[in-house]
Amino acid sequence: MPQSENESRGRLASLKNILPVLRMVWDSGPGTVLANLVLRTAAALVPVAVLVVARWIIDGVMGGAGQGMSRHLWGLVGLEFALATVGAILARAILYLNVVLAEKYTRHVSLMLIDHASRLDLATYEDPSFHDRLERARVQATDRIVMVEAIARFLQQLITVASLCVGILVFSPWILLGIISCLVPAALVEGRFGAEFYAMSFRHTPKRRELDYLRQLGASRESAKELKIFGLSPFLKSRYEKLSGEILEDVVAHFGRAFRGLSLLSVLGSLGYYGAYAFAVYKTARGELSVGELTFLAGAIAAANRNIQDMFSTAVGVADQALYINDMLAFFAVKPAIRSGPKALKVPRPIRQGFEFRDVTFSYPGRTRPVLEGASFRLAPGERIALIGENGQGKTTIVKLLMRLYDPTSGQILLDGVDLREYDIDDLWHEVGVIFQDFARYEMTAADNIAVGRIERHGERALIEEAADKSLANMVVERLPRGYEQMLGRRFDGGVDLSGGEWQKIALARAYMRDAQLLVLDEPTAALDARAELDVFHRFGELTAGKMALLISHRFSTVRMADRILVLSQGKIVEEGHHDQLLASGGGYATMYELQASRYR
Ligand SMILES: Nc1ncnc2c1ncn2[C@@H]1O[C@H](COP(=O)(O)OP(=O)(O)OP(=O)(O)O)[C@@H](O)[C@H]1O
Repeated sequence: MPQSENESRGRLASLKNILPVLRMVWDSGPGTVLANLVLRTAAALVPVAVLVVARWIIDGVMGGAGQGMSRHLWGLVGLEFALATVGAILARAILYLNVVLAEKYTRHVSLMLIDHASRLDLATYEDPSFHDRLERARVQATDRIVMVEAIARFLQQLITVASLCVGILVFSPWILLGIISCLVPAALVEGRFGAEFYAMSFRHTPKRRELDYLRQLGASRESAKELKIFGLSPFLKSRYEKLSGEILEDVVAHFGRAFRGLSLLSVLGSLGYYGAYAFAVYKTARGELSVGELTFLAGAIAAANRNIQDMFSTAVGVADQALYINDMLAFFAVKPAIRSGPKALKVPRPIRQGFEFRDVTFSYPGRTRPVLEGASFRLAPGERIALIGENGQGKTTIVKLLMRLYDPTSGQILLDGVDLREYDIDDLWHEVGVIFQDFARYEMTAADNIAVGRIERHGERALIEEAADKSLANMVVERLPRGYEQMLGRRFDGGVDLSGGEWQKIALARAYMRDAQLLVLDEPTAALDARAELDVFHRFGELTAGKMALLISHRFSTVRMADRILVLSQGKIVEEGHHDQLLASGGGYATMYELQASRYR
């Protein structure tokens, strides 16, 4: 099938997107939408009314030429003035309402976007094509109000055109037919170019994503140090120039084609207008129309011509926008696969048997090589285990599976003997306090940064301070000029950045915010100095007494404190036991330990 045919089909199919969008617009502010419609309908009828009154005035003047200004004429002039004033006020009011509606719509869709994004599976985010779609959806959430405005404008133009057409039709159907048939080809061609432009923009998304990344990388605080020292700027610039040059070339070529095609057709449009005008002049000259009627027709033909052209381009615009909306609606249509079942169980309190990985195999979506291959281990109540293994062996993956951010490809994860999938997922997250290696650094206050661990209680300062005491974040906060109210990060005015270790203590406090039955810390002390690490673990030992804990660490000083150590290698747990047992057995653990210890001798 030729590409353009495909594109036109896509364009037609996308018109069905208008309805869900109209629904979103309606939901974002029914009152504003209604007011907008009423005002637009009134404004749409103003042009024809002005022309009708103008015709009466001219025929009145011609009929009574030389007899002075009658009351009737004064009345008509007053009416025309009133109509023009109402038209101007309506236009302004519509403008204001549009701004309000745009704000409401953007707010409504952005909230929907945040809400929906938070429900999606983590795996969804790791698919690059989803990224492109999310990117486009994010832009559409704020940009596509143009479409809403265009639909409303289209309706207004439609009513204006219909009223003008009725006016013209009264005098001659041929004039109307002439105008319309000269304008249709241009509208169709414009539509085709619109679809082409969309297809081109679609192809550009991955490139634009990379450009965004390069722009960010080239001018961000995080990368500034390395950019300078490694002299990366010229490299980034040349990559940027190459990619953006490719896009520019496409865009220029597209608009060149569109310009050539459409300028010829606009000549045809002018021909329609002047043909109709000449016909009306001819009829007036023959005495078949009055001068007032000629004035009305000339005005109506010009206005209809302009409005029909505008209407077609607005319609093409709406169809274009509808194509773009595809991505936003597609984004909203993505459903999470990992959800709580209809009869989801509550996580037992207390947990009696603990967690069990039973022969778990797992591959990331789109990857063929499994990360875990028959991994089995138990985590009993009250037990603190440490998970170790070389880089990339799958330690963090085990945590993600334990939290049901992914489900195993085969095998089972059990909690108190029941498959994890049977439990309510929110309840599971509630019962586990987890701090990932790549924890988020929120550009919010110190208090909020800790409160995110249990956001529903973010107003409880005592709870936040208690968590900070436990993780030693209190010492970090004490040194901040504004204490718990200190804005962290540098994005906002007055923000203060923290060192890696300080951020880590803040993040650690999040885990203590929860009254969780299992604490999972993935490399919780990697950025801490030796003394801080010792302190943190000393406390961790006390604070997790009687609870389950899973620690991931490359530091043996940390690991050796665990009740049991699991060594992960080649997708399996290959050794397990206490530090001394594992050392004595002389296996992989002993080798790794020796390797690290020898550096200190
Ligand atoms: N989202 C993902 N998609 C595809 N592959 C992934 C993803 N996350 C991790 N991997 C791959 O899975 C393997 C295990 O990663 P994981 O982060 O679990 O290792 P780890 O043992 O925690 O490593 P480290 O000690 O470096 O933190 C790695 O080979 C990694 O490249």
